[in-house]
Amino acid sequence: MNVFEAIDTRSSVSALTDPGPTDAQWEILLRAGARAPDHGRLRPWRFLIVRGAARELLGDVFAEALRASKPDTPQETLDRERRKPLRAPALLVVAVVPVPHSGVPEIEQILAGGAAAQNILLAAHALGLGTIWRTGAPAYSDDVARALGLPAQSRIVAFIYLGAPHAPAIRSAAVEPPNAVIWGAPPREFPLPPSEP
Ligand SMILES: Cc1cc2nc3c(=O)[nH]c(=O)nc-3n(C[C@H](O)[C@H](O)[C@H](O)COP(=O)(O)O)c2cc1C
Repeated sequence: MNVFEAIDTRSSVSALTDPGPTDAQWEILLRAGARAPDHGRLRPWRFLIVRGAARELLGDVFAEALRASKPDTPQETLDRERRKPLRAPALLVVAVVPVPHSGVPEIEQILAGGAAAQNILLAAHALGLGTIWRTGAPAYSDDVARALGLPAQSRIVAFIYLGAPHAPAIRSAAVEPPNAVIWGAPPREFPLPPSEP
């Protein structure tokens, strides 16, 4: 699959089942993540693989963080939160630990983490794996970051759920072509017609 095909055919897959990525596939995925553009080559990302029984521990972390932030949460909601990491055989946590005093603004370091996540989605798709990028409250919880062993100031960019697609991906609605303009030029259609010199 070439890169255009991968970009064009990737879609989120929420129904994921065994098997998760093999060790050889993990290596390819992590390498793809680490090839993301990264201002200053700071490599601010951290990748944490969560698979097997560790998903249950992560579920406990999610549920406990929710209970701590909203003590009145009903037990049923906490139980649903606890089951979230079990929705796929494996997860990859993509986090950014901003490098201070590097001259590269934090936003750019977080964007590099997002680019790493997207590289991983595309690489996984090319390997025949299904993925979905999820965030939600756990991504923004200091309790969750701490339980994952991430340093203070870390930002969780993505929980990428990975596995075999259980059902064919539902393609997103057709994306409108981007409404690009040629800045500084008189208004005209884009892309240019083939006859344009
Ligand atoms: C930063 C970010 C956060 C996301 N968080 C969630 C999420 O919490 N739950 C979810 O179902 N999808 C989440 N998504 C996936 C989007 O819902 C999905 O990419 C979008 O619906 C487009 O569908 P597609 O991936 O099939 O093209 C997230 C995507 C991004 C980029």
